[in-house]
Amino acid sequence: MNAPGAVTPKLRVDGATKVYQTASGDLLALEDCTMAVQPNEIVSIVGPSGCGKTTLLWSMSGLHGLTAGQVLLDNQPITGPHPDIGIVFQEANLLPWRNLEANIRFPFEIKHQQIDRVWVDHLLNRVGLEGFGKKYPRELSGGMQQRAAIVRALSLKPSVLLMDEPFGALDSFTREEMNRLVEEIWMDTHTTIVFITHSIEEAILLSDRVVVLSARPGRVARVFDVPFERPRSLDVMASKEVFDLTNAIKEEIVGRRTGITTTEKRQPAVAS
Ligand SMILES: Nc1ncnc2c1ncn2[C@@H]1O[C@H](COP(=O)(O)OP(=O)(O)OP(=O)(O)O)[C@@H](O)[C@H]1O
Repeated sequence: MNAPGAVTPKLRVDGATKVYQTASGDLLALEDCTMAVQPNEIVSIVGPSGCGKTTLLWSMSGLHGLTAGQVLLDNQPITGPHPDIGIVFQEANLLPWRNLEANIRFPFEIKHQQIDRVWVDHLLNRVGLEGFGKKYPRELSGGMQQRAAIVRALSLKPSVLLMDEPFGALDSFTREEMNRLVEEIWMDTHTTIVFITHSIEEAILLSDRVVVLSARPGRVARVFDVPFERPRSLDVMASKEVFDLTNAIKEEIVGRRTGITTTEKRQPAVAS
């Protein structure tokens, strides 16, 4: 229950615990993970490799269930894939035998729903893919395929977009372009976005808050506010404030991995 006047979080993760049953026994991927994402926010999730970021995102999407705890969308428990939640993976996952147009039409076909041509054309235009409808995935670059995946995810007008390291496979220049695109799309639609990344710079460029997960089992170790105005210019990204925030997030991740806390690291050496 929220306090009177408080905004209901768009997404709430309450005590999420996930155990995978593996051939070598139970694997605790997430343990008592709790966080909230407010409406219209962009929240990034970072943490050491294998700490449970994808597991957490999949739980938010309803693609898999939790062992304990729950995820709430607009205060309602998520029990399976939800029409109000779009997802973009690291791979664009376009169907190779369908051209771009037919790939984007695909979710509408599954739902037996009329495609919203005006909205889809607007999105294609937004991401610079207008005129590419007849092209097959193999004819598109990695960046273009990811743009198409973003259009496909947004085509059904979800109120939440989950992005699982969507640009990890792209070269750094294309990645930067894609980051700007996400920023622009967000400024256009104000869709609530949860974004997994290994790049702290990417997290800071895009997010209102950065959630750091501890090493496996993933728990929320710390949440950092990112207080910079959007759009975040190159000057802002090169500022001392961003440099300091980057280091603080890095220390949180590395410190937790090595067992050294940020405070311990900052202690000056004491002569005996
Ligand atoms: N389907 C599965 N079955 C068994 N174990 C799994 C499964 N999916 C993930 N795991 C394990 O759960 C842990 C968390 O995995 P997950 O992919 O969520 O972490 P991650 O933080 O996204 O990793 P990365 O940073 O490398 O992408 C890992 O030890 C992984 O091997």
